Amino acid sequence: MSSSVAPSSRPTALYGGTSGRRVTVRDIAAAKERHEKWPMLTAYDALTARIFDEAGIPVLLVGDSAAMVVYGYDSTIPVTVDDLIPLTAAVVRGSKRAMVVADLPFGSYQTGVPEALSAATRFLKETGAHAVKLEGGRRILPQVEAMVAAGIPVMGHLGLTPQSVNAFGGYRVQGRGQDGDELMADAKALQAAGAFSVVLECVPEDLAARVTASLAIPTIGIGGGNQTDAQVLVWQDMAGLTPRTAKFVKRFADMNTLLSEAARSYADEVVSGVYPAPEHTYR
Ligand SMILES: Nc1nc(=O)c2c([nH]1)NC[C@@H]1CN(c3ccc(C(=O)N[C@@H](CCC(=O)O)C(=O)O)cc3)CN21
Ligand SMILES: CC(C)C(=O)C(=O)O
Ligand SMILES: [Mg+2]
Repeated sequence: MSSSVAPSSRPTALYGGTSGRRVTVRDIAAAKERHEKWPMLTAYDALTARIFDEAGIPVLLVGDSAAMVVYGYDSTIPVTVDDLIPLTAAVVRGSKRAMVVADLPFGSYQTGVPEALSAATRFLKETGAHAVKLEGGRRILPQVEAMVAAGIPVMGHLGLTPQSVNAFGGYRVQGRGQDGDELMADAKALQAAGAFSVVLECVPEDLAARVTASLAIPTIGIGGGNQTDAQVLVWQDMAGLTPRTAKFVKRFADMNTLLSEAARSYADEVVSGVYPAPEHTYR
């Protein structure tokens, strides 16, 4: 570990307590026992991974949302393991203390246990990621059990699972009414299969609160209200870079305006000859 990295001025307790080493699944389990809330962000490159790591974000997710925010597709369906591996490796290289979770893309684990194991092992071997995430409940339990048996930490993902957008008919709130009981059963099954945490996306807050209270493993909310153990956002949503976002997003900065104004100023100064100035010029 490098001592040149300034620690966050106000690290999360989870992150601050790991004294320079990577956050582990045991740290995350301990945080739930201490009733500590913690933040997760997505990251897709080394520079942002370093910024979030140094800001005290204890867990970084290389989301298959890269399909949309990096690759420009209109859903997460097209992105592949080969697309995500270089991004995941960059996030591992850019971070020092965060646990890095690799999101398994559509098609890499639904087809069976051997396929799921080979996708997950590729991420751990070729990128240095510390855990994997996959979408679904009881239907993918054999895959979760096989990964856990192989020593791969697994993060579950229930509710609005975007890889099922075609089955849902759009990005809609999940788990209302009777569906909530099914989601609860899926969450308990994932925990029993050995998952170390579970993302709850776009579900009513009372359901997210009940699941959080019923599980020993932490829940990570995104559009699940304030009662989950952790929260996650796509970083470009959090930073106000994406133009349109879901209701659950809070924009903590306006990077869209900031970056747009920077690009316009740069363009103006090149056109007018103001940039580069003498101080940017070799002699
Ligand atoms: N930039 C980005 N942020 C995300 O959070 C995200 C992605 N991309 N890509 C993959 C999925 C897709 N996600 C989405 C996309 C849209 C809504 C959305 O518009 N939801 C409606 C809910 C409508 C209802 O009431 O059922 C909303 O108005 O918030 C939610 C999650 C979350 N994920
Ligand atoms: C939003 C999170 C949970 C995700 O799965 C992703 O970014 O792909
Ligand atoms: Mg995802």
